[in-house]
Amino acid sequence: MPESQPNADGSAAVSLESLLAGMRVVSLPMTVRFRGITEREAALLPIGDRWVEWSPFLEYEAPEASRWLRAALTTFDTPSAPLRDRVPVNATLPAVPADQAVQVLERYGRWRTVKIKVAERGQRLDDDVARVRAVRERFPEARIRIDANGGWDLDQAETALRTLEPFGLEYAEQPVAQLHDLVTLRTRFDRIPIAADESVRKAEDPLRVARMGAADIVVVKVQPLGGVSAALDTVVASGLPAVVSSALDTSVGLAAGVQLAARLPSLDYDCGLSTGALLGGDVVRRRLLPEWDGDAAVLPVTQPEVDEGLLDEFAAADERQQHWRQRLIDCWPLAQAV
Ligand SMILES: O=C(O)CCC(=O)C1=CC=C[C@@H](O)[C@@H]1C(=O)O
Ligand SMILES: [Mg+2]
Repeated sequence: MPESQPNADGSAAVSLESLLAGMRVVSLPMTVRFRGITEREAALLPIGDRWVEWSPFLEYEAPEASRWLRAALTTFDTPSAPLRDRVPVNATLPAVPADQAVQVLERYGRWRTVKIKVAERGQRLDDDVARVRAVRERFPEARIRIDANGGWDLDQAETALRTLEPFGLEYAEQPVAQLHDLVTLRTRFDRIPIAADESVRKAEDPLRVARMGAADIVVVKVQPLGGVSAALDTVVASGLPAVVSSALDTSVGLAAGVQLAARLPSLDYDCGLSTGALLGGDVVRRRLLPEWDGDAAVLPVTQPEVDEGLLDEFAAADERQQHWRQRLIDCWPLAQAV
């Protein structure tokens, strides 16, 4: 693989040709359905003698996927020294039936905080209540947060939050999709803090949430926000507490999330970076999986080493490799421009 030096702005001095020549696409089985998928496709790109992750979700068009590419190309642009050597993380519970909740959470080992998915398409509020109740009954001390992915309208959100409040929620993530609805919801019901995720990571201006007073907390993800530096800038400029969360990445992408979390001026909440536990395979041997440190489940600040044997083992079909090559060609010029 060719050696390369980073550009002055920290982005990697690589050519499209070298990325196309070295790119490897993997398809990792998931241990439980999450976000409607059971296989996670991810591209690993060679930069010098290291690998970076580029894994925009399959339905994303080039404008959005190119911001994720920008993040990949700036992976080694770490803006400042880490302030901590490990970060506390939460377990993440997909919208499984209530009677499976405890069993799915066992994959995470011991944890103190859990994010429970709610408002899944095709389900009802009763399903969410049953799932949250099952977790609360089994883990009376747990910090529980929910994530609706904008799946409720304003009235549904207000009803849902009032119904779920007795279970004791740390915060509710993206209960409604629209920014102005977040603002209204906070005026109608202010007993549960609101976190913004999609309103930050999919917005043209990720700081509008803070300016409009639409949330108490920002959820930040490295790939959608264009890299560790860009995400850190967003957090600092927002002036809000931040939760670093994964994009269902491999351990390579998770490590970038940990790098970001390690640099946040303050870390008030456990981070959504233990989703490695939802993957049935990975591209590194020493996977980034949560470990209990006596107080919290944590991930270490490390640079995991990609194992090329695993890139072979989980290699996506030729047709998928081809698909990602075209995607890279389409996104490349946009990634230079953003
Ligand atoms: O934050 C977490 O606990 C885990 C990550 C997580 O929930 C997500 C990862 C990837 C895609 C998203 O739909 C989802 C989220 O909405 O935050
Ligand atoms: Mg979310």
